[in-house]
Amino acid sequence: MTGTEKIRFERVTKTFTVRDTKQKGVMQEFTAVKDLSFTVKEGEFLTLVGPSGCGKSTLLDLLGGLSMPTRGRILIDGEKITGPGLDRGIVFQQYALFPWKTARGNIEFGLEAKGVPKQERRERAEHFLALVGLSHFADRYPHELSGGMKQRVAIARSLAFNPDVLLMDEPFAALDAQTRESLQSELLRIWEKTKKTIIFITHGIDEAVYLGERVVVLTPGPGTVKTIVDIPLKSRLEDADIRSHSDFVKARHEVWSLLHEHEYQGAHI
Ligand SMILES: Nc1ncnc2c1ncn2[C@@H]1O[C@H](COP(=O)(O)OP(=O)(O)OP(=O)(O)O)[C@@H](O)[C@H]1O
Repeated sequence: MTGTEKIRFERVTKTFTVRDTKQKGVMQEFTAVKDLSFTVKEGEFLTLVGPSGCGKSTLLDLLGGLSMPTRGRILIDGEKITGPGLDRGIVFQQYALFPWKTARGNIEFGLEAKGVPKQERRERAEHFLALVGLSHFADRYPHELSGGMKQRVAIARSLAFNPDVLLMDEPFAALDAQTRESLQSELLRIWEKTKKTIIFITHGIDEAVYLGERVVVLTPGPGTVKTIVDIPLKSRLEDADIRSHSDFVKARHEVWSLLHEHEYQGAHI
């Protein structure tokens, strides 16, 4: 891997204390992610796929500094993560917008809390609303926006803080297929413009291959890195039907096979 290293996972393990379902009053350790190691370079678009419950959201919480590893450590620019920070913006599946604020108000609100002066808040909000194609919807309230538009506002809000790293936890999962596809290409366009490091979690193999320069395939829980697949696609935005391209189909098949491998182990097929 060439380029400056931005993020490093070093043998990260996360355990939770959970109730023993068989013995009343007994607690036990549950390992959600185990010995996870990988690096992300500056400006990279990395996607993570894995079966349900393999620890994808746990991993993102750790990166966001919302929880701490039980063992191992996570470094950003060589510094250990010790809590949340404005260097990392998070976009969740649910938009988490304030319903009583307009699209513009939702973006400005966080900036106000950060002490950004009024005029600059307005300018930044306008800039990022334009970037996500919502200039004409600045004065609309969340209930007046479609799911795709709400997610665009959530992305604009994260970008307005100018984070180094954008963490995305299945941000398009709740959207219909067509809206999802158009937001995927929009996100690629935004990434090309802003050069952010993006870590994107998804259930979708197509989505992972379309967006990621590399795809981290996780094992079933406890989640650990199974393989990292390089996706050698160059013209994602120039080729409107890139998903039919043989390189795309090949990469998709590779990720699919890795995710389904365990289902066929021992099967005589
Ligand atoms: N706070 C917690 N306490 C106990 N167990 C937890 C906690 N958070 C997550 N887990 C467990 O850790 C495992 C990983 O959960 P996580 O939500 O990270 O998986 P995921 O890969 O994001 O799942 P999905 O794809 O279904 O969203 C699950 O078995 C879950 O039950």
